[in-house]
This record gives sequence, structure tokens and C-alpha cells, in this order.
Amino acid sequence: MSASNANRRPSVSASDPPTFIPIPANTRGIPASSFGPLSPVATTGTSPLASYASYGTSPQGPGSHNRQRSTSSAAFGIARQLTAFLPADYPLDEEPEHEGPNGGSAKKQGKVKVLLLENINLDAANFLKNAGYEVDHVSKAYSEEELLQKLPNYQAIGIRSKTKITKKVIDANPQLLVIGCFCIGTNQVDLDSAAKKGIAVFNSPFSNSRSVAELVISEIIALSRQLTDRSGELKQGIWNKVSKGCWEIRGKTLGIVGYGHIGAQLSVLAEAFGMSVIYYDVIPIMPLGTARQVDTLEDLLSKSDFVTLHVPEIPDTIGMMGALEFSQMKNGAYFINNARGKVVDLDALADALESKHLAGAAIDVFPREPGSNGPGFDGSLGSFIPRLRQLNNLILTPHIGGSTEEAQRAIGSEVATALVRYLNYGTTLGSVNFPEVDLRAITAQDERHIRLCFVHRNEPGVLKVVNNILSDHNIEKQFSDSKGDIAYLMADISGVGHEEVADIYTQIKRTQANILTRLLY
Ligand SMILES: NC(=O)C1=CN([C@@H]2O[C@H](COP(=O)(O)OP(=O)(O)OC[C@H]3O[C@@H](n4cnc5c(N)ncnc54)[C@H](O)[C@@H]3O)[C@@H](O)[C@H]2O)C=CC1
Ligand SMILES: O=C(O)CCC(=O)C(=O)O
Repeated sequence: MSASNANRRPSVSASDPPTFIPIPANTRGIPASSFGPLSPVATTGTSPLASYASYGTSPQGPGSHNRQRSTSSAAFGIARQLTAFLPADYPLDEEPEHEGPNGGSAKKQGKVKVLLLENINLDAANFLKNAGYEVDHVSKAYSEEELLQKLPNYQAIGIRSKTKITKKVIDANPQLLVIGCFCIGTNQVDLDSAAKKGIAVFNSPFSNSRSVAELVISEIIALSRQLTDRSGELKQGIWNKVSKGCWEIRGKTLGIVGYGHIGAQLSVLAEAFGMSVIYYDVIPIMPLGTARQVDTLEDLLSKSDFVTLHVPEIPDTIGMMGALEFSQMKNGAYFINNARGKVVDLDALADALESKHLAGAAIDVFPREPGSNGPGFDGSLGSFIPRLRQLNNLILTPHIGGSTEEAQRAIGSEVATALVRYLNYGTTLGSVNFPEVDLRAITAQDERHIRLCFVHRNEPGVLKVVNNILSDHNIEKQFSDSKGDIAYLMADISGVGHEEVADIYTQIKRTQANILTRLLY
């Protein structure tokens, strides 16, 4: 593909292949009353209810949208399920299987292919299959090399925290439309490069927060009672009934670094156990219960009996806990990290534990983690690993903070829904690297309506050019927003004959600021 073509990314089918490009022959009315909880349409911003309700574009949480819709959707008849127009220049490997109505102009419209890595919940895979996509489900993470080899067959990819989607991977995959992070953290994706190539990224911002918070509570108690050591001894046949160095957690101070979704949730649970909570965050955040925000990390470290990290991996947080910070912690305190491995210098932690300055620690995340289950947690991941494996009262877990049935099901459903909403309807609500844009539904009555989804560079004059191209038609509704260098326009246009679609697509795709043009109808 030439450099200029690489910037003009085509659209892709989201349904079974039609043999030509019919408008409105592919209009499929779906009774709104039939929307089940797993129906993609039920959770899109383009549901029938959207035709009378006005939606904000900021994320109010999926729950609030869904509740609103499900209550009265039966009263609002028919939404049109949109599919995508596949232009002739779509980079499919396969030869066209069907001829267009006038001979040869229409290429085969293949199903969207989705690659799910890292053992993503099977409900998500089924949901995507039910939406008409082809889904490949793999239990391990892929290396960059494997991604370069295998990803070109897919338009969508779902990952968890281990698969790294680098600029190199993004540049090598011009067919990729969307990335779903089936987790909270998105540091494993080069978000900026993805946006610049018109690839939307979605995550699940809080579906596993409770699971992490509960794990931390269990770790606080396990550390203060040396539970894993006692259990390990007994499994070796050694009875070691001791109380020295074992404490209740009631009345102790918990210091939370990062008072976001997880930190705040943990704060409430910890207070219920009789702990005092202080927290440090880079922004002022309203305390829950009787928790108290402190001004500096040092202040928190010097006052806490337990320190727990709940910050994202960003340049500011990488290495935020090193030898200096451990020395600022109280003698005999405990340290917990369920955030990201690179936030902590694990050699410095091993020093602090070996010298008995700290009484224990729990570590769930590591700078480098094995890509699949099995042996491999060894010195190849860092020289500190063999040291950590020898230490008493150190709980090591294989990145399981969010690994509960509840969290994985909720994440599977949330992210799979976001993928379908984006692919089939263009909605970017909840995207972490795109501006959030949505339009109310095109309904079954709206024959000869098509939807333009146009990702473009955020430059002056773009909308004027696009609206000029659309000027022979009525723009029923449109909404555009920008985020940094990129902008996204959704527009529903009426009075479009099927013979006009290819021309509209080509003209818009050729505009100077184009990154990705898709037409849905
Ligand atoms: N172990 C596991 O399985 C899991 C790990 N995580 C990790 O936990 C992290 C936190 O998750 P959430 O609470 O949902 O994120 P969040 O975005 O709701 O909260 C993060 C908080 O950290 C604060 N923060 C950012 N930089 C900071 C700094 N330098 N110092 C102090 N505070 C800072 C932010 O202002 C924000 O309040 C995620 O980014 C992810 O990396 C999340 C889920 C599961
Ligand atoms: O469950 C996973 O694989 C990743 C959990 C996590 O770290 C996250 O949600 O950010």
C-alpha cells in the first residue's frame, strides 16, 4: 500500500456479505421489544429511544444509558440495524466472490474478523459472534512478532494487559479499525499512534475495581497475620503457632496512593474494618467516609502502616517507589502493589524486605510478565525475581487483581458491546483515544439514509469541504468533536440512492484531512 493510501483507511462490513450495495434493501427492522441484555442494539447510542431522547456525549456510565433505554424501548418501534459499506479498495486478501449488479464493481463483503487474546471471557466471544463477526479466541498474549504476522487478518483485536500494541504493530495494520482492552489499564497500547491511524481504543474503566479492592483487603489481613508463611510451613509439615509480629488491622493507618475508582472503593472497605485511611493523589479528590487527603507522597509514606498503590502507568508514575521512598516508610510497615509493575523498583523493595525495614509486601504486577500460564516466573523477567521468591511474608500473585468471574464477565460484556457499537454504529462513547461522538438512531422509516463516520486530522476548513460534498443531500443530523490532533464527525444523510454511495465515499475519502472514512447504512 502506498503512503498516501495508508492514510486513507477503508470501511468494513459488519454483517453477512450482501451481493451488491442495496439501499434500502439491507434495511432490517428489528422490533425494539426484542432487545435482550446481550443485544448489541440494546446498548448502542443509536437505539430507537435515541430518536426522542437527547444524549450527552460525555460518559455517564453505561448503566445510566442502558437503564433509560430498556424501560420504554417497546414504545419506540423499529431501529435500523446498520452495516458497513465496503468500498472497492478495501485491502482484502480474498478475491471478490460476487459481482455487483452492473458487473464487477462490488467486492465481496467479508465478515468482520476479531482476534481475542489472553483468554478473554467467552461471553464476549459469543456476543461478538452473535453480532455476526468471525471470532478467534486465543488463551495467551501475542508478542510483537506474532502480532505482525497474524493481526493483518483482523479488523478488531481484544487484549488484556499483556499484549503490547506498539506503533510498529499499528503501522503494519492499516485494516485495523478498533482495539478493545478488556481491562482498566491502557498503557499497553500506543494510544496516540492508534488515534492518528483512525483506530479507536476502548477499555472497561471500572468493571474490575471491586475485585482489586477486595484483593487488597485480603492482602492487608494476610500480611499482618503472616498467613502465607504459616500456610507454607504447615504444607511442609511444620507446626509454627506464633503471635509475635502478627497484628489486627483495626486502628491501623492505610495509605492509598491514587484515589481513583479502585482507591476510593478500597477506602470504604478499609474503614469498615476499622482502619484510618489517608490518601495521596495528584488532583484534589473528595474523601469518602472519614478518609483524608495528604499533600505529599512523603507525608503518606511516613504516616501509613500499609501503603497500597492504585495509580496508572504513566511517565510520572514509573519508578515512583524506589529506595528513597521505601526508606520514608515506617519501620515495620507493609507495602502493596496491584497497579503496574514499572511503578516500583523491585530491587529496592527486595532490599527493604531483606533488611527487615518493611515487615511484608504483596506484589501482583511486574515490569515484565510471562505471556501465558505455566513455568517462566524466573530471572529471565528480572534479576530481582529470584530474590523475591526467597523472601518471607511476601505475597506474590500472577496479576490476578481483576481476575474474578464477576469482573471478567462484566468486562467481557462492556468491551464487546463497545466494539459492536463502534463497528456497526460509529459510536465512540467511552473511547480512550477518540473524541466521544454519538448520534440518535437511523430508524427503519428512514429509508435512503446513510451514516458517515469520518475520522480526520483536526485542521481548519474540514467540515466545510465535507458538507460541500454532502450538499446535494439533506444532513439530518451531525456531530463532530476533536481530541488533540484528531477529530471525528458522524453525520446521517437522507435521500441517498445506492448508486450515489460509492461516489460519496470516494469524495470524502479523498479529502485532504482524511484518516478513515466509513459509511454505514
Ligand atoms: N492488578 C490488576 O489486575 C489491576 C490493575 N489495575 C491498575 O490499577 C490502576 C488504577 O486503576 P483505577 O483506580 O481504576 O484508575 P483511576 O484512573 O480511576 O485512578 C487513578 C488515580 O491515580 C491518580 N494519579 C495519577 N498519577 C498519580 C501520581 N503520580 N500520584 C498519585 N496519584 C496519581 C489519578 O489522579 C487517579 O485519581 C490502573 O491504571 C491499572 O493499571 C487495574 C485493574 C486491575
Ligand atoms: O485482568 C487483566 O488481564 C488485567 C487487569 C488489569 O491490570 C487492568 O484492568 O488494568
